[in-house]
Amino acid sequence: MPLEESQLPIVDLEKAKTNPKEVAQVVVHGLEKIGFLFIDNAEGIDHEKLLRCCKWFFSQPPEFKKRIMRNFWNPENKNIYRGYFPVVEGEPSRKEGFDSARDVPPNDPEVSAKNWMYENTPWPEEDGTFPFRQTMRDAYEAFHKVAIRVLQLTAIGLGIKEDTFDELFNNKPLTTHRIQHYPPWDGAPPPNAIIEDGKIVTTPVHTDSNFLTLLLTFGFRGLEVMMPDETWVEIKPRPNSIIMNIGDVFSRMLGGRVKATRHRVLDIGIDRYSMPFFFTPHYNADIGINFLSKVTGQGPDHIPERYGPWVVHLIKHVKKYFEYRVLPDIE
Ligand SMILES: O=C(O)CCC(=O)C(=O)O
Ligand SMILES: [Fe+2]
Repeated sequence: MPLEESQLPIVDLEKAKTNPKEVAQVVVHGLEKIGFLFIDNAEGIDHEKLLRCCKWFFSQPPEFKKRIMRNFWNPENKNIYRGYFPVVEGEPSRKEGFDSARDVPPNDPEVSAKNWMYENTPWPEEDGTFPFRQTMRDAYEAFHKVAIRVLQLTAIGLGIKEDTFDELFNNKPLTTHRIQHYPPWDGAPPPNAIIEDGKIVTTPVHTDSNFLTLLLTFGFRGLEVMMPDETWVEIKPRPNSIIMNIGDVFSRMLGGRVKATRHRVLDIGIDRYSMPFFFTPHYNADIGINFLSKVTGQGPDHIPERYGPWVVHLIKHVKKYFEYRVLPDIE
């Protein structure tokens, strides 16, 4: 299908089984030009069930959410990084969400007790009407496999060893698996949510800070992406497809060769749900610049840099997300 019709390049993981080189070209070209792709035929991702999972969670009463709310909003709770975050009135980002991760075993010798990035997920109580924890955990592992496969295709397309990127995620990835709910504005939106042409955002323009993101939008409209010609394009939902985009970490490692593209979410006037899987390296992964020089032995010097300290500095002192800048230093 030409790009005009599909809007984003389509990576077919079924086709990649028999034609990896051809699909690898689509991946690399898409990431270099737009930084956003559709991924078709991913195994183990049941969109309809995952939408039910979101709806089950967000329809729970306030007390349920309060018990797993981050300490920033509920000082009775210990969790500072994983768990539930509420809608914050007056903010242009209008959403509530729940962040989960792949839990590490208690007292893991490789994880410092001070390292809140490895905080275990405060899973909510279940009422027997929906298997929330199991569904989220299964989806996490399915998304993880999809992300690894796409990175293997990226490596093939870049002409480096297929498993080059695997190591960054092998050992305790810091991926955040999030569900989010955007309730419609209750009354007039704050002035900072109103953008050009009177459009209203529920997520202001941003790039993702992680390595790459896989996103389910369940057929909801509202996601807009900045195209290479600097125009905003609303991504039309593609049934049963995953949207993928590059985050700051990967873009920086490759000197901007793959794009961390700006995007935003517009208010669609009804409840909206989405599920981003913020694929993230492990704490000690080397995400230093000129990564390809490290692999090929050619080009400008690679400068090693560990992911954990780099990202803590970024979210606390550069991006200054209000709920993260209060987090303690780890080292
Ligand atoms: O909800 C969406 O469609 C996208 C949200 C997003 O860009 C994000 O959470 O980083
Ligand atoms: Fe995003």
